[in-house]
Amino acid sequence: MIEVCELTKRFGRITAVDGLSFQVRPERVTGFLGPNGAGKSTAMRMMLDLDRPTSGHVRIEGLPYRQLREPLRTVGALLDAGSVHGGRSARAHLRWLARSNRIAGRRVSEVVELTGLESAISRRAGKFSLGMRQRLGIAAALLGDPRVLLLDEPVNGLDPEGILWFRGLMKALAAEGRTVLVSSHLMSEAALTVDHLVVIGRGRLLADTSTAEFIDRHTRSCVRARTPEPERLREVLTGAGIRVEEGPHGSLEAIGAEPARIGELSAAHGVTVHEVARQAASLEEAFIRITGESVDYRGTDCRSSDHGNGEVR
Ligand SMILES: Nc1ncnc2c1ncn2[C@@H]1O[C@H](COP(=O)(O)OP(=O)(O)OP(=O)(O)O)[C@@H](O)[C@H]1O
Repeated sequence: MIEVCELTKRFGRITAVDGLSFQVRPERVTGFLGPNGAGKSTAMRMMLDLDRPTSGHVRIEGLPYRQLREPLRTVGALLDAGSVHGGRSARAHLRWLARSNRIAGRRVSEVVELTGLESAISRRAGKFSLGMRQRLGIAAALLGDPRVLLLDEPVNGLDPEGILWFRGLMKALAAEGRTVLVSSHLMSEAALTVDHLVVIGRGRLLADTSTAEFIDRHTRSCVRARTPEPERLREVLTGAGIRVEEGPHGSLEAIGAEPARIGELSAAHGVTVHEVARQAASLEEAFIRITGESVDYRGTDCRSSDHGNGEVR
C-alpha cells in the first residue's frame, strides 16, 4: 500500500504537486494519469525519497521510504529507463544491482526470463532500443521481488507485442497481492491495463475512481445516423426532443438516444436512413475534458475534497 498525504512540491514559483492525497491499494493495478507536466514524475520521485516534499508525506507499507530496511525488496521502481551505464551488459547491470542489495544471483535469471531479455542479456545496455531499455528497467524493478511497484511511463517505446506482454505482467503481479502504480499520459492505453485510476492535473487530484466507473461516467454515447435527407431527419429528431449534432462526413449524431428510437422515428416519418449505429466517445476525449478543466480548479480558493463519487471538485 502507498499512502500519499497532502503532498506538495514547489520549485521556486512552480507548484508541481499541490496538496495531493490518495492511496494505492494492493491487488490491483492503479494508473497514475495526467497530461505532460501534471506532476506525476515529481510525485513519484517524492514517493521514493528522491525529492523532498515542500509539505506532506508518503508512506510505503506504513513507513517513509527512508525507514524501509531493504528498500529494493519493498519497492521496485522504474523512473528513467535511460539511467543505465551504457557500457555495461544487461547481465552485468542486473548482477551489480543484485549484489549491492544482497539479492541472490539466481534472481537475475528469473527477472531476465520474466522480461523476455534472454537473447539480449550479453549486449551492452547502451546499444538497447528504448523498448529493450524499458524491459531492462522493469527487470531491475522486479529484482528484489518487491511488494510495491512504481513504474513511470513503462510502455514508452514498447512495440504492440511488448505492450500486451506488459499488460499481462502487471495483472499477474497485482493478482499476487502486490501494489502496482503505473504512470501514463495515455488514457486509452491505461484503460486497458489498469483497474483503478488516479488522475491529476497541475499537481492536483482530479479523479480517484475505478476504471469501469470512469468509463461509465465520462464516455458520452450517441447514435450516429447516415441519411440522404439530413435536414428532414434533424427536424424529426429535434421535434421529438432529441439533441442532434453534426457528425463526420455529413452524418448526424443524436445525443443520449437509443438506436431503436432513431429507427422508429425515421420510419414513422418516412425518412430514408442508410445507417444507425451507437458510438462511444473516446476515453482520450474524456481525459482531455477533465484535465483541461483543471485550469479552472486553480482559480478557486477551495481545497480538494472528494465528493464521494470518486471525483474531486
Ligand atoms: N527540478 C525541477 N525544477 C523546476 N521545475 C520542475 C522540476 N521538476 C519538475 N518541474 C516542473 O514541475 C511540473 C511537473 O513536472 P513533472 O515532470 O512532475 O510532470 P509529469 O506529469 O511527470 O510530466 P511528463 O508526463 O511530461 O513527464 C512541470 O511544470 C515541470 O516543469
